[in-house]
Order: sequence, then structure tokens, then C-alpha cells
Amino acid sequence: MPVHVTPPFAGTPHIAAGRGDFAPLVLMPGDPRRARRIADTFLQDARQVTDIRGILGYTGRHQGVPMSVLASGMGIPSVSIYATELFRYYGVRRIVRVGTAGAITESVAVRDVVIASAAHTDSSLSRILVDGVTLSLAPSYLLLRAAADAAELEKSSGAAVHIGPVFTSDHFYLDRPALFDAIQRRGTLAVEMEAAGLYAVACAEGGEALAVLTVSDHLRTGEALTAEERETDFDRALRIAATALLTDV
Ligand SMILES: O=P(O)(O)O[C@H]1O[C@H](CO)[C@@H](O)[C@H]1O
Ligand SMILES: O=c1cc[nH]c(=O)[nH]1
Repeated sequence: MPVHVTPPFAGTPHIAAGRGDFAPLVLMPGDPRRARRIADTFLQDARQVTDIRGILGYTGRHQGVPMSVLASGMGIPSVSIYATELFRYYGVRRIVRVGTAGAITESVAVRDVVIASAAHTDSSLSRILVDGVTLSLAPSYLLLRAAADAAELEKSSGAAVHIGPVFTSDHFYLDRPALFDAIQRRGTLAVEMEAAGLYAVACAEGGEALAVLTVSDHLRTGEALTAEERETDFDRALRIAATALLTDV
């Protein structure tokens, strides 16, 4: 009689980690160097768990609770792969994106934090998942509420924290001023490239997700953080994101 042997889990095509290498709570910046910096400065006892394609992932602890960080790369296709594999194969329960964004309205300044309560998108993603329906891509209410509470505690630290819709664009160099005017008039605060993909995957996989963004560029004033500041100036967003991840655990 043939003996059926289940091969040991050898990771996914994109993540080299074994089962149990990721904590259920994951911080997700776009940039792998920011992932390494979060592991070095924000997590305790962090160890690297994956590096395929230079997409770095680490697991350690924050406030005594196991927590991981994994870069998403840039854009919806990339974040969709990593978020799907974390939720589906690694038992991940919550992912909070800690990314950068460009402000599209004067009321939001560079270095402010934007918590994405919804993600409009020019990607076909919101239309292709359920036939005949344009999905509303939104975060976990529990994580959003926890982040909003955490944002209150950050008020004394200077730059403002805003909560509102963002625009997840498929094209970083999108040259359509009328489009940005129209979405600004409809209350959209900032543009970035992953939140809608993360929210769509979380909803499909039964996970919880949120995006907490640091404003790195201003599309109206032209002000911008340097490349180094983009890697380092996100402490408030990180504290808000981690507090949200830890809620009710
Ligand atoms: O800083 P991250 O998290 O990568 O986010 C923003 O920066 C990249 C573009 O420069 C896009 O990924 C965009 O969403
Ligand atoms: O302008 C910006 C800044 C960060 N991320 C974006 O997608 N756009």
C-alpha cells in the first residue's frame, strides 16, 4: 500500500519563512529598508524570517506580544501577493500598512499622518472580484477605531493626524490634475499605491487590515521629504499602527 507523506511546508514562491515564523500581527511598510529599520528599532529580539526578492520580513515582539514586519513592495499587485500569502498560509490575523502618501488637499501637511478610512482606486481590482459589483474597499472597523483612539494620544506631538479616504493609484506619475481636483472635492486626503489592494485581500481572506500613512509629498505645494526622511520619519504612524494591531489581543 503506498504511503502518503505530506511534504513539509517549504514557504511560498514569494516568502521563504516556515509555518509559525510570522506572528498573527504584522506591520507592512512598502520599503524593505523601512521593514529592517522597524525590526531594528521598534521590535524586540527581531529575527529575519524571509528575504526573497529583497522583500525583508522579521518577527520579534512589541510590548511583549509577538509581532512581525514584512515589506509589501510597491503597488497593488505586489501588496496583494504578500497579504494573501500571510493571511492564507501563515495564520496572520491583522496587517497594518505603515506607508507614505502624497497629500492632495491643503488641509493635510507633509509629515502629517493619514489613517485611511476608505480607499478609492483607479485599479480594476474593485470591479473584477465580484461580477457586476464595485466593491467598497475599507479597513477593519476595529482597527480603525483603535487607531483613531491612538491618534488622540499623538495630538501633543506636533503634526496632525487625519482620518479619511485615500486614493490608491496604479500609476505613481499619474498626470491628471482634473482627477485629483475631483477626488479632493469628494473629501479624499492623499494618494498612495497599496491600501485598496490590502483592504480587498483582507476582505477576501477573512483578515483585518488598516493603512496608516505618513505624508511624504504634497501634490499642491511641491514640498517633499528626502529619501532618508522617507525611511525614518514615521514614528507616529508606527505607534498608531502598533496600538491598533494590539487592540483586544
Ligand atoms: O512608502 P511606501 O509604503 O512604499 O508607499 C508609497 O511609496 C511608493 C511610491 O514612492 C508607493 O509604494 C506608495 O504607496
Ligand atoms: O505622491 C506620492 C507620495 C507617496 N506615494 C505616492 O503614491 N504618491
